[in-house]
Amino acid sequence: MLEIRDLRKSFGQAEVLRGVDLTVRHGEVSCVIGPSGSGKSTLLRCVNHLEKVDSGRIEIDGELVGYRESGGRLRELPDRAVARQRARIGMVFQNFNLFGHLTVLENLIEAPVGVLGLSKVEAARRARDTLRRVGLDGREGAYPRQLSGGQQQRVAIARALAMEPELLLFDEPTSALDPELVGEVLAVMHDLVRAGQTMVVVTHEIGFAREAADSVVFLDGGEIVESGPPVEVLSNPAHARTREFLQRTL
Ligand SMILES: Nc1ncnc2c1ncn2[C@@H]1O[C@H](COP(=O)(O)OP(=O)(O)OP(=O)(O)O)[C@@H](O)[C@H]1O
Repeated sequence: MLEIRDLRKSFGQAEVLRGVDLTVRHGEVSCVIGPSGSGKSTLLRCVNHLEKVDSGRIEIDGELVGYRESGGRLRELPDRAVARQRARIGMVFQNFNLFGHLTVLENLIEAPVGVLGLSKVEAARRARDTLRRVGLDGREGAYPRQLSGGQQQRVAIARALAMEPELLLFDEPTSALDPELVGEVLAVMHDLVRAGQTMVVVTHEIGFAREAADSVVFLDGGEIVESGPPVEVLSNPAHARTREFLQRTL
């Protein structure tokens, strides 16, 4: 479903991703771990086309993200085509990124109406379904500021789900939360794993990666140092850099 090949991305002189390869099959969960500044967020942002890549390929179900091939060269897709591709990808950010001036319901129907063209009635029905999935039914009329951080993050997950994404990207979804609120967000994420949602999760929650991931990717200095099932990468890492990182983290 998601295929990344030899992905490279620089900011000015700094090469932040140095030839990243990653495959996530349909229904699989890949957890990306690594030190601060290793390029984890940039990797997700490239998949979601929030950043333009320097070179390499990102494909979802065999379709290039952001580009088309023409005469052996890659050409950028028009904005409308990129928007259509991005509608298939959900993203949940560290800081929730909800619209503060909109209610929970308005946050949830905005993109389904504006991007997918659903009627407000249909989008509201979908919003209520997704709020139920994250345990927040009945909170449609609340504003984000009236909710706890854990509830806001669950609304952000519901908002992503309301687009029925093929691929869901999480960028450190629990890092901004008070410790006692982390569990409620991880519980929702575990539910999504059980439901077969394809996900790439950047996280410092090693316990979640151990339980939920099909594969764990250790990114350091813009390179994948090692990847594989959690029992290998987390319990029996092959590389000293992975071992050192895990010792510092745990
Ligand atoms: N828009 C940008 N312009 C310039 N440099 C950037 C930009 N975005 C990220 N960087 C730099 O790229 C490097 C990788 O950043 P990135 O946020 O991807 O790392 P990360 O692994 O997600 O870190 P963290 O765990 O702290 O969020 C960092 O050195 C960062 O300063």
